[in-house]
Amino acid sequence: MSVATPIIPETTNIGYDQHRLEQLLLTHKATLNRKKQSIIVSLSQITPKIDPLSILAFLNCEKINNFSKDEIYFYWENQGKTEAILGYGVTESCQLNTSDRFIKSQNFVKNCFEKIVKINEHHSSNSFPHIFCGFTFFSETNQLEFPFSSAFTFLPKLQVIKQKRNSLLIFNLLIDSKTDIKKLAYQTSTNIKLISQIKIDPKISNLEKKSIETTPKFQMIQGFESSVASALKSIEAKHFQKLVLANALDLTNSQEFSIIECLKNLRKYYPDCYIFAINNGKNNCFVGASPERLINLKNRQLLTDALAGSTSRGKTKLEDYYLAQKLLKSSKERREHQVVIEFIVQRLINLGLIPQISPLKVLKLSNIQHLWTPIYTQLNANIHPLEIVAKLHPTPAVSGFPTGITCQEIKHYETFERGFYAAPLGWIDYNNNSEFIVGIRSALISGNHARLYAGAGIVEGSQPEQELAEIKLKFQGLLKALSYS
Ligand SMILES: C=C(O[C@H]1C=CC=C(C(=O)O)[C@@H]1O)C(=O)O
Repeated sequence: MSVATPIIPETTNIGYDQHRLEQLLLTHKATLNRKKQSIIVSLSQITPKIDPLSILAFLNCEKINNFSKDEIYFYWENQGKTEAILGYGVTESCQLNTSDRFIKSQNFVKNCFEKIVKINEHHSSNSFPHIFCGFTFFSETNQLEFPFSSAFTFLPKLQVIKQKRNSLLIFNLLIDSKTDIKKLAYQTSTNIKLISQIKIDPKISNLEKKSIETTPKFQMIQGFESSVASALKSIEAKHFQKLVLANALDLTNSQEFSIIECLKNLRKYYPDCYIFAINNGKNNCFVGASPERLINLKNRQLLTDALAGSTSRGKTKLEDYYLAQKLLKSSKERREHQVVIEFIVQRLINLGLIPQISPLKVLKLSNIQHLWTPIYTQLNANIHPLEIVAKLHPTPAVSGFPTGITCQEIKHYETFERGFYAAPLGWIDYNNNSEFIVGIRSALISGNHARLYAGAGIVEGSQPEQELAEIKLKFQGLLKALSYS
């Protein structure tokens, strides 16, 4: 694992010294009254460009003021947009296991943002506090098998955003009548200085690089092909049109997996995907590299993806082109894809929106290619991002169609807990801009154990052995990131 060490830069330009911060926080504490018993002061600070992953590596090894080494965190990266965000520690959180989880989380997000007093040293459009969210695939989840609540939502203590030219630190400070402002100002100004100065020392990073030279144990859940064969009979009998069946692969290693190494590999191998990690603060981390965007909402422009239908990459340019053409012309793959488009379009219409469908494309990832149709629309009313997420999840790309019946079938055939696999993971900012992906190409890592997840869409014309081959191909992504391929 690489270790980040603080290196004092020649000039530091830190806006908040302890005294100034103390005055500022005291002024805000004075506004508390019976109606407003607590506030969250959100202060942001521009720093030289720092990689949020380096900060995560640093915080994983070093204990700093006001933070423990086992904090809840959320890491998010989209290299295409040169964007990376880390949310570390918890200022406010909401963890639920109820069927009304989306609506309750929406209320939590609204209340939390209402409590925020934003203090800006500068006026960048990115400098908004984010609330990070993970929703499990099903609203009821066996937490012994998947140790996260079915709605896991939090405002972090610290947020680090990588921007094009610099980085931004945001500290969300909860203040109530009992808060010791002097102590908080001291801790925060010290942390700002320390974190702004973190840089990866390449020598240390190479020295500390762990190599996995152990013999892991692999175990894949059996019976996938017979489940596909049985599902195909139900499709023939017209019980449903499409079913997405997943499988799990368990890996046991003799030493702990390094989340940082895994994220570094994911960013290297899958530059076109969203890289993510959600950690529950108890050594359980859900990581992955997903190509599937559920919603991207910016200034009321909504973008979503229909992504379904797959084939491998070719070994030569010509073979790759041939495979892509075959994918585009395959009636089986087109059927699998079309169901997803129709579902998304209908759900957006139900929200009162007018969806526009982009032309069909092929999305090429390093190990696989997919049929891909971006769908976009303009929001006219004030629709909350979580209302859209609740309407779209699960799409037929991860459940099948009709979704009500197929979710029951998934419970019947799959003997493991899906957890965050194929589920909405993302963030909402103070301005209600938001981005959620679908948690595919993912794994749950707990110490020396990793469970990898992958699924495939079954429609008329599917063949059990080909679907199993597709699942194995999809497992390769995380296997490679964990250095097993
Ligand atoms: C359900 C998964 O992928 C979905 C997204 C793209 C292509 C898919 C397919 O071709 O089956 C799936 O619908 C997964 O990777 O676990």
